[in-house]
Amino acid sequence: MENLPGIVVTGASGRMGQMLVKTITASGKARLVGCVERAGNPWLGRDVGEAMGGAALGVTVTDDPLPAFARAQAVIDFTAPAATVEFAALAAQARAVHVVGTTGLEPAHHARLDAAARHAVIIQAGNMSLGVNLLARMTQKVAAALDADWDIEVIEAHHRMKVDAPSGTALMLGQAAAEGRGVALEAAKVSGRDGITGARERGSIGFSAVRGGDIVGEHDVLFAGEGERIILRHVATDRTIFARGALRAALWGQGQKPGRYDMMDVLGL
Ligand SMILES: NC(=O)C1=CN([C@@H]2O[C@H](COP(=O)(O)OP(=O)(O)OC[C@H]3O[C@@H](n4cnc5c(N)ncnc54)[C@H](O)[C@@H]3O)[C@@H](O)[C@H]2O)C=CC1
Ligand SMILES: O=C(O)C1=N[C@H](C(=O)O)C[C@H](O)C1
Repeated sequence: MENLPGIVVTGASGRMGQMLVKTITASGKARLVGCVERAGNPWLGRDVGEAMGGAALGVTVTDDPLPAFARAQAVIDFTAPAATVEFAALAAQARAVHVVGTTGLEPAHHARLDAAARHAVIIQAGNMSLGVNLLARMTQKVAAALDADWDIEVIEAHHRMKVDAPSGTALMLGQAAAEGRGVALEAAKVSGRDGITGARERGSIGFSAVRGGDIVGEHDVLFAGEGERIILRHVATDRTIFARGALRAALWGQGQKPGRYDMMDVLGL
């Protein structure tokens, strides 16, 4: 057990944080060596297992990331963009692999990740599941096979607590479609139509977001042509798929050269 890679989970009390704690401790492939939360979080100072309502795991939740990262071989981070860029610098300082699941990252956040990745391995993806990464590859291939007579729309649905839109997954799928079609997503992207929008612009890639209840995550890529439609769909019913993917990334990252990677690299897709 002592030889297994040590992992710190940031945002440990969150939906994904708790799923990661369960997945890591049950895996037999890694050790949970730290849990980080933000200042003021009620779990601070408590054993994470007990805070989750179970047996003690011997890991106390802290708001001081660097000493925790220094004990770890990897940090798995599903928090918020402002926190993630701070964690990237600290993980690089500690030479720990940083697995980033956080979505809603803007170009300025990516620039900070790029800077940290000069010294450390960073694996970042808007969706860590095998199914969605396969869907992205399929989207790229279908988009490459069809011309702009086929309208591309990405439709996503998530739980009522989600704070960013379009989802990180929707943007991944839109990026895959744009790459397949040989266009820049920034130029083709149309998001959140409302009012007298005019007719659809040929070649645009549309995004629509639904928010409600406890939907874990659903994504359709619609290719709408004259007289026919193709719909590629992924439905997540359990957050374990993201946690398993993130753990796989943390293990894969051990021994890789410093740099930016994604789940396609991890999964070899
Ligand atoms: N890439 C993927 O496969 C997936 C990505 N996500 C993304 O992960 C992120 C988190 O999602 P959820 O767990 O549903 O959200 P959540 O709101 O349940 O959890 C976020 C946690 O991060 C903590 N946090 C925020 N700032 C912090 C800081 N400065 N230091 C320490 N902890 C901090 C919060 O206190 C909270 O406990 C979102 O961006 C979401 O879109 C979610 C699922 C899958
Ligand atoms: O916030 C979520 O819950 C999810 N976020 C990711 C996203 O933005 O795509 C991944 C998954 O769909 C769940």
